[in-house]
Amino acid sequence: MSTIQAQIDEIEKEMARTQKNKATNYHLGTLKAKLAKLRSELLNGPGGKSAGSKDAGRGFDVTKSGDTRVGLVGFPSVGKSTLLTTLTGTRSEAAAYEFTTLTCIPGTMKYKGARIQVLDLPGIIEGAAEGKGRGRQVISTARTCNLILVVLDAAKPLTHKKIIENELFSFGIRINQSPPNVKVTRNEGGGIDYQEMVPQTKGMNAEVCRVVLKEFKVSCAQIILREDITVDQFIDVIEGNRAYIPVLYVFNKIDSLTIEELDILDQMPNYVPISSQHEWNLEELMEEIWDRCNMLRIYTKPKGQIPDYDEPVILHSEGNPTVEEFCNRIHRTLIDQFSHAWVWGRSAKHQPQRCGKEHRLMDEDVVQIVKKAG
Ligand SMILES: Nc1nc2c(ncn2[C@@H]2O[C@H](COP(=O)(O)OP(=O)(O)OP(=O)(O)O)[C@@H](O)[C@H]2O)c(=O)[nH]1
Ligand SMILES: [K+]
Ligand SMILES: [Mg+2]
Repeated sequence: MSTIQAQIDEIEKEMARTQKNKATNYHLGTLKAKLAKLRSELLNGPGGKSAGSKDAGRGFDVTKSGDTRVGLVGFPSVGKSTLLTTLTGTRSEAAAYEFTTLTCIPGTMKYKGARIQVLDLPGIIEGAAEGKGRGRQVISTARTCNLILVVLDAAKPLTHKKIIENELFSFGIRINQSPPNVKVTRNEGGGIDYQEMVPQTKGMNAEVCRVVLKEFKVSCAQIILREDITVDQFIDVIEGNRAYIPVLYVFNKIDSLTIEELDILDQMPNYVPISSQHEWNLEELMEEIWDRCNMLRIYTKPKGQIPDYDEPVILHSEGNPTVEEFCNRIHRTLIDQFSHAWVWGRSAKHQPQRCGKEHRLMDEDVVQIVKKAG
């Protein structure tokens, strides 16, 4: 039998030969599903657990701390360690030779009252996900981050960018995408029930759904598409275990560029030009990191005192947290004594508003908890 890589090459060739049209859509769907399965076998061995599962490759053993975790990923010698030292004050050795850093070095950056854990990581190169160098360990660790900073040398950013994106992709990381809005319910019987809540314009239909599910040996399931998605996104949902993580591109060493060169880079989305060495533009970098970490600052106000603006309680902002979540963050049993809360700020209809525990908070609200009498 040919090697997995040879089978992958074969399928990729066949996909390239296959013209894209309605008639070949099902065939392409099958090929894509086969490809996804082979890729995860390549990463995890035959019968493979999907990329990123616990045994698929272990990350560095660094305890999570702080309010969120940001990882530095990039080619060797792009300046990751220099950046860690500049951002967090934790010294990570930096030098002009490649692979100076051989393990994961954590540091903490304080910004707007939040404690952001930053991880310096060894450099990665092409083939990292398949096990070149410490690549798998690096990318497994990147999977545990809330935000990945892809650090690039401003002098050769675009070729490196593509390679790193591919490595992250083949490890099941989907960057700057949200999880597709698809509901999958696996059933004991009843075949495939396929429903589109919105018109599908990117290749999905009942037949493609069926061939993909067949490849993954799913014969009975209800599938509801609530968003216009591609076949690849559908395969992601069925294979599972994808990590959807925001990425910010950091172009380091801009001190070595001309203004004209810098202007060309300026067109890219999600990117920040910096010089770690000269500490140029770090304020913007921190602001961009903050924007992607989805955190809220809630200030506490003890009765009769002014709010404590230096030490906000940091909450994750997805779906806007409730007053109850705020209480739980302060103390496990606080909610048992909760009577009501006074809330000032953007979430309040008047200043202050008397709120129950279901009230949803917004960034920079001020909250005073009133306990039950007795
Ligand atoms: N000109 C310039 N050089 C920089 C800058 N940042 C880092 N360097 C230099 O680039 C070299 C590599 O820096 P490191 O911080 O070791 O890079 P790294 O990405 O951690 O490297 P590995 O750990 O080997 O992957 C060192 O000689 C740094 O002094 C910068 O902003 N401008
Ligand atoms: K280096
Ligand atoms: Mg380093």
